[in-house]
Amino acid sequence: MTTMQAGRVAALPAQLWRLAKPRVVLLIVFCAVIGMLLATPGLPEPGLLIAATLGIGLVAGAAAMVNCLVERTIDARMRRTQRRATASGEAGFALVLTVALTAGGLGMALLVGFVNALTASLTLATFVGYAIVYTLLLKPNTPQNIVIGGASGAMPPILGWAAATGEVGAMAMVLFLIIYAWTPPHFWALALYRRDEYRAAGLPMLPLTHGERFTTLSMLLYAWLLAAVSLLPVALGESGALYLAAALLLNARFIGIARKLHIHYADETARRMFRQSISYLTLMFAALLVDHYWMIPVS
Ligand code: HEM
Ligand SMILES: CC(C)=CCC/C(C)=C/CC/C(C)=C/COP(=O)(O)OP(=O)(O)O
Repeated sequence: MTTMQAGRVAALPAQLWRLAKPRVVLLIVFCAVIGMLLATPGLPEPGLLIAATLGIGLVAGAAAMVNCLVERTIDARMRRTQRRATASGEAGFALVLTVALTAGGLGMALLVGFVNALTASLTLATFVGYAIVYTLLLKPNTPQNIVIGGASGAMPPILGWAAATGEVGAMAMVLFLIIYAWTPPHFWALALYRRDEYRAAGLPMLPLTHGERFTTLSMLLYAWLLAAVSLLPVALGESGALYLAAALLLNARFIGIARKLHIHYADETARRMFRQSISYLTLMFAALLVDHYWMIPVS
């Protein structure tokens, strides 16, 4: 083996890790774990918690890797994604597929063996929804790609809930709706400031097919919809004053930046909104959790 070949092999683990989109998967797993904790009156059994967390995380990482494989030629045309080892050709198709199927298979085995059949089948459906339906069918063909495909991304709390209880409760569906309504502003913010890259890749993202004004207006409407659905946990009597305070603050901030973007578009504002979308979701779910253990009823 030459020094260069040895260097390439040494770089592989880190490259494969990046293909699994670890930061996205971390937030997905965070939402799933919170789904699990909210579904349980006390604390879930540690073995179940570990198996479900690892299982969902491994299948989500596998889905991200399959997405990178399917999109390797598109990724090569976009600045943000061209360094992915699948796009640059540094990691071969067969190798990445083998790692993805092994990780995904291991995750499914954990869910089937130590969690329950409902969680396993919903997680598999989520995998297919993202890696196949969204990536292969929706993304290249319709500007509503992420609105429809967002249903996969919104599944984590339902998966966590199903893991803890063997069923899907009303509150699990509310948590699904929160992520579902959050996804369009999350993604379109990025699609706006990176629209040139999406144009170069030939993808029909909303800012390209319907323009900047229509996209920012849609984002503003989704931000309002998100604010409305995020009040449902309080309306259902499942969350209290701590969550309500956090939700009011975070939604005001999110609607505020969506308004600003619509009134006066700037790439920098879109970039800030994208970053804010991630802290929004993280903090909302953290607030749900804190509120679950220290609930102050809203009288
Ligand atoms: C169909 C639905 C979704 C689409 C199209 C989408 C799109 C994207 C894109 C393109 C990025 C890359 C940003 C970059 O590389 O600079 C990104 C980043 C991110 N997304 Fe999403 N996303 C979706 C759903 C989700 C969901 C459900 C979550 C978590 C619950 C999530 C969490 C994140 C996080 C944490 C990042 C930041 C990653 C980083 O900093 O490396 N996304 N999203
Ligand atoms: C089993 C399970 C829980 C699966 C979860 C599904 C999953 C990984 C959803 C995340 C959504 C995501 C990373 C979208 C990125 O968009 P993109 O693929 O268009 O972005 P890209 O341009 O960076 O590839």
